[in-house]
Amino acid sequence: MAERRSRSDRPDRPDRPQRRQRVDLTRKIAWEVMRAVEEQDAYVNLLLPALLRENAVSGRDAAFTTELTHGTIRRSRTYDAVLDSLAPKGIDAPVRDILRLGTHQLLAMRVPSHAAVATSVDLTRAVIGHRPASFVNAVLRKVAGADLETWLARVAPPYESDPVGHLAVVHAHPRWVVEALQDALGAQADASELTALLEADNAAPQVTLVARPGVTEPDDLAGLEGTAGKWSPYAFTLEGGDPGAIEAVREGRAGVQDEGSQLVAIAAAGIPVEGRDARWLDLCAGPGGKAALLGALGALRGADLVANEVAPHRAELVRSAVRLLDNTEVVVHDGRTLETDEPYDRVVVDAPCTGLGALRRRPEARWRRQPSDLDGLVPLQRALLDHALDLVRVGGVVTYATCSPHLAETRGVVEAVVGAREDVELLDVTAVLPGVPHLDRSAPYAQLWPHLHGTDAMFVAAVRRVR
Ligand SMILES: C[S@@+](CC[C@H](N)C(=O)[O-])C[C@H]1O[C@@H](n2cnc3c(N)ncnc32)[C@H](O)[C@@H]1O
Repeated sequence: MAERRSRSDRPDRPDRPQRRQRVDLTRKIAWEVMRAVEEQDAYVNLLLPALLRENAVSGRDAAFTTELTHGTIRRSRTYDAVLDSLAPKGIDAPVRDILRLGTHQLLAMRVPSHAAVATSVDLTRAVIGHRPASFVNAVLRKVAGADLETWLARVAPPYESDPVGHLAVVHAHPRWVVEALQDALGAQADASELTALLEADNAAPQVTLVARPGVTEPDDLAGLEGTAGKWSPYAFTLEGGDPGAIEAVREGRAGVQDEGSQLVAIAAAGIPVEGRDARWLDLCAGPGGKAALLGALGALRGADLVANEVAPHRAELVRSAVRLLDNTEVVVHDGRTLETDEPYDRVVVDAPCTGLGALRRRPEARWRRQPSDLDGLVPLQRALLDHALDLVRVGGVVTYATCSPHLAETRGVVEAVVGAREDVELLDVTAVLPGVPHLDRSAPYAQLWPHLHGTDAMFVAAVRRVR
């Protein structure tokens, strides 16, 4: 006689269709994004909007899904500390992602406990199967038993014995990133400043537009709700809404660009060169935000820009960004070996970097980046800066920038390259950023910060070729 299998013995399978209808689409999309981040190295900023469009999720539901996905991924390792304390025998990755999502709703989103738990259980049944549903239910009920502060006090190491470990759990950053940011802030920064920076990384940035000079029309941004930039005359920060719906953005007269990135382009165009100022080069241009502003500024002054990018698909993005500029040519080369018959007057090296200065924009980046990434990036950054100095004429200037404050990628690169050459001198780049507060004006470099400037943590240095 065939043995009757109990419910729990049945092989796990997704739930029946009529049950699946109960699954909340917003949470299912968030879970799918998390799985793709883990299994396929997906980028949240590309995948999530595509899934929202595909599933016709818009308005408040899209905003909820975005906050749920971004917030959960940003704080995922903190939530893991809570979950691991409740399930020390281990949690399968797909179930863990459901638990992380439920934990974010319970501890950070003010979703009522019963809704956070019930939707997580439904999601488990629909996408994994019946068996883990009761486990999810039990764990999340325990999570709901305390608030975030209480949980952090339970699971984070004490600040007194392990300050970095404490900050890493409480503010959801890997230890090595906490240490790197502490080093970059410098000895004069106290714990409260580091905390402010870590928390700034956990807040979604507002969308800032750049109105490209010379190509913007007077009423392009009229009627939009927002505020003018603090330091860039071209910046406009939106109250909300979809920038892709703005005609000037769609047509390339304006673009989405952090005010910090605008300041890099403004500094690169503003640092004085001796003599001719007509041939400009952007050595690492993709996807083209700075090239579009530099090209526009160059056009107003009769300069031409060559925008170089090594990756062909990114060079296409540059072509699109600069399509309204007659003075800008896009080329595809390795910037370490690019040749020219005629040296340039200005060169910008916006180097590939860890992106530790833009963590607030990319929820998964902090967990994906590894300290070993620097082993490849730093030599590349040095080679690009060194070659840029070969490509600029005597009296011309190279501006070096990163969207990372990590000292190895910033001062470390500039000092190594400048120190090894006898034909260059470091310039004071802060002199062309007047009015920008919180810059260490005793140093020749500019370092912007999310918690102080509301921008990405862009680093800028300028080097002149003197012989
Ligand atoms: C930080 S991004 C530049 C951002 C860009 N300036 C902007 O504002 O949109 C660095 C770029 O350098 C490119 N890159 C990496 N290695 C390169 C190389 N060897 N030569 C030229 N470009 C390179 C990357 O593909 C990437 O597009």
